[in-house]
Amino acid sequence: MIRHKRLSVVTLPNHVVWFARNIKHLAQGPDPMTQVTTQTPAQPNYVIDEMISAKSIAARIEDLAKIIQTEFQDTNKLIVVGLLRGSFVFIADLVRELDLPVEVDFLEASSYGDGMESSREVRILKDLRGQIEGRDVLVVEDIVDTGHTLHQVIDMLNTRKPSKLKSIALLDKPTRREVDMKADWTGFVIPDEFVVGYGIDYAQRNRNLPYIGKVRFT
Ligand SMILES: O=P(O)(O)OC[C@H]1O[C@H](OP(=O)(O)OP(=O)(O)O)[C@H](O)[C@@H]1O
Ligand code: HPA
Repeated sequence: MIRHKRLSVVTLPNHVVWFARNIKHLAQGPDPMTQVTTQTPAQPNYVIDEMISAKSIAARIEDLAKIIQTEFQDTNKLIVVGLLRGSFVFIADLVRELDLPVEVDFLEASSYGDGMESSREVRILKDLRGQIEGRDVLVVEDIVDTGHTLHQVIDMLNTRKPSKLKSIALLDKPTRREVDMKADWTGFVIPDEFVVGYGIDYAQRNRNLPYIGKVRFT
């Protein structure tokens, strides 16, 4: 009779396995090519004063949705394009008020980084997933300030020959405009205040506020 040798499996604790796998990297120190700076510059102290309540936003979105529905009543599909990241709350509420066949897509454009000043150079960080040639398209923006972002995005999307291209912005700060740009529909015209909330950030914070507030330094 052949006797098979029994294999015995030794289970090492997880931290020992991790240490064994990473010992080479630990000895070498961090790889300079993949090092990420996690330090953020200190933010001055500020408070947020409510400017537009969640209730007012919801009521205005209901009105805007009716206007959009009329404009696109004959569409076989409306491609609703949200400009990330600021429009993610607005687009979520807006599309749920639209009684139309819709497809949702996103484009990530950035020009402010973590500051309060536009770089005036709009970088496309993520393009649309779908094609828009010959389609009905609605671009959804959270705020039009200098106008550079919406202006450059609309120019770029027009080169793709949509059948109809319209834009909507929740907020508009016309006194700050640097280029001739206006969304086809606007939720609220606001004064020259740096605002946050309802998707809009200051240094990536406050996007989760349910209302629009203005930043006041203390
Ligand atoms: O009219 P403008 O002066 O161009 O400013 C408007 C843009 O600025 C903000 O985007 P940001 O670059 O901060 O990126 P975010 O959406 O990821 O916050 C905002 O969300 C608008 O897209
Ligand atoms: O008022 C603002 N707040 C946040 N981000 C912005 N980007 C343009 N204007 C603003």
